[in-house]
Amino acid sequence: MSSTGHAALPVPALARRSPALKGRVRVPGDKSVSHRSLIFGALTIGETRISGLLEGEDVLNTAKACAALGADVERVGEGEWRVHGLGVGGLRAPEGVLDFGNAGTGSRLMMGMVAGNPITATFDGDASLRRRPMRRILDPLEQMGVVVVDAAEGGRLPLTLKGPQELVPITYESPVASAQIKSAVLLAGLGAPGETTVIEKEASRDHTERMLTHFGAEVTVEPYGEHGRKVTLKGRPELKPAPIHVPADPSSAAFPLVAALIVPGSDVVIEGVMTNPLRTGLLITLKEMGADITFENERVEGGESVADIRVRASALTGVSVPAERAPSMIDEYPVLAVAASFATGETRMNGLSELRVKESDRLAAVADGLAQAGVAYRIEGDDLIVEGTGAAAGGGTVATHMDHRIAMSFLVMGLATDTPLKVDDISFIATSFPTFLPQMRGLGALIDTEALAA
Ligand SMILES: O=C(O)C1=C[C@@H](OP(=O)(O)O)[C@@H](O)[C@H](O)C1
Ligand SMILES: C=C(OP(=O)(O)O)C(=O)O
Repeated sequence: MSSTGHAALPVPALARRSPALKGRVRVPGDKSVSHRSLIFGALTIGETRISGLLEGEDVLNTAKACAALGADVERVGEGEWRVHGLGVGGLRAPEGVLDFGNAGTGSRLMMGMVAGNPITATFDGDASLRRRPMRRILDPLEQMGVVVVDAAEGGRLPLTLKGPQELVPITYESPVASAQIKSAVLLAGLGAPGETTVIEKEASRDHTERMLTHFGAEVTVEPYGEHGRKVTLKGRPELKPAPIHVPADPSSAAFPLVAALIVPGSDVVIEGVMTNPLRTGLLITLKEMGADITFENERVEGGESVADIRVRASALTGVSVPAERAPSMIDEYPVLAVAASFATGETRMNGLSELRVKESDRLAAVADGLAQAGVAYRIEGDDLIVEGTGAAAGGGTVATHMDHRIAMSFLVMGLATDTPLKVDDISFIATSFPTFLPQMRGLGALIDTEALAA
């Protein structure tokens, strides 16, 4: 096992044409909310109780990093955690390197968290995370007074940050719609006197803003332009512990959901899925494509809207997905490309430049995967066009490039291809959806691993 827990050797898997998927499933807790609940818990004085925490490798690395900064982080049951925080500005210098494994969210948010403390900390991760851009976080943090003591080429990991005695609050217009950039600046802003403002031209997921309010900080959110937002935080609040219930992750729900759409005769309910409007781009798109998706038992849980999502196999038609929808479904494009392969006609996904800087270059990885499955596609600039015919041949081997979403997307695809589809390494699925295999098999999915691992 590597330091972050997944097997050092690749674990291949083969997905086969499956009988109709049936049943109910509750996918694990939302990854974005899980990271944030630990981070905010560590910034309050007193005990925060978390239920439904995603116990995937990415989040477990955040838990370890919070503990290394002096918070008392304890697992008390399945998905049940307790965090005793140190208050804004109260973090201690960690003894070793903070290893975030595969996680962009954990590493970037915690750079902002550390910034408001006069301490030095080194951030590192696996080969995938070391390739990802961190300048987008370092730029605003430097404006606030943080010193980048050391960094790999281009400001990448491993890197060392030193928080100043006194942070400077800023107004930052983010060059990309990224909740990670917004959250890092706001987390740093907690430690700055006065108001810190982040402007984004397109609204990204708002879990940080919601959680700041939940823990007692003063946050105002105003519309900005046609699709954007301006978020302002009053610095140096005393955050108060508050219980968190983590709803099921819509980005994980996307896999059984698309599987049920493309495997003929399927009828599946995915329970308690977060339906925050800044996360529902995939559902909107699939409905436009003709998907039979209904929300049942809609309710509010822990401050987020949730629903049981019923999905039945459907004949899909290609659509054009507007670029401004990307932030609300940024992690769902790989699996949308799978759904688009089984649709009739072209599906055009516009404005996917951010996909190039995820755990892998997802635009390239999806394109290669489609080619392995015999699906026709074109890339025009930052747009991906899938030429759906209602069926896909399968037969090839998909390279996952240390990317959980590529692995899960193409395993889903293989459940409906004419011949089986192989995926070269499924070990990274544990970063976000550790129960993927048993839960998909529980619905009837045919996915083999053992025979291939020999
Ligand atoms: O803030 C978050 O929790 C996340 C934001 C998104 O990244 P970007 O901020 O880079 O768009 C998303 O891809 C990631 O999985 C989770
Ligand atoms: C992009 C993702 O995560 P992160 O940026 O946290 O690595 C993801 O989960 O698809």
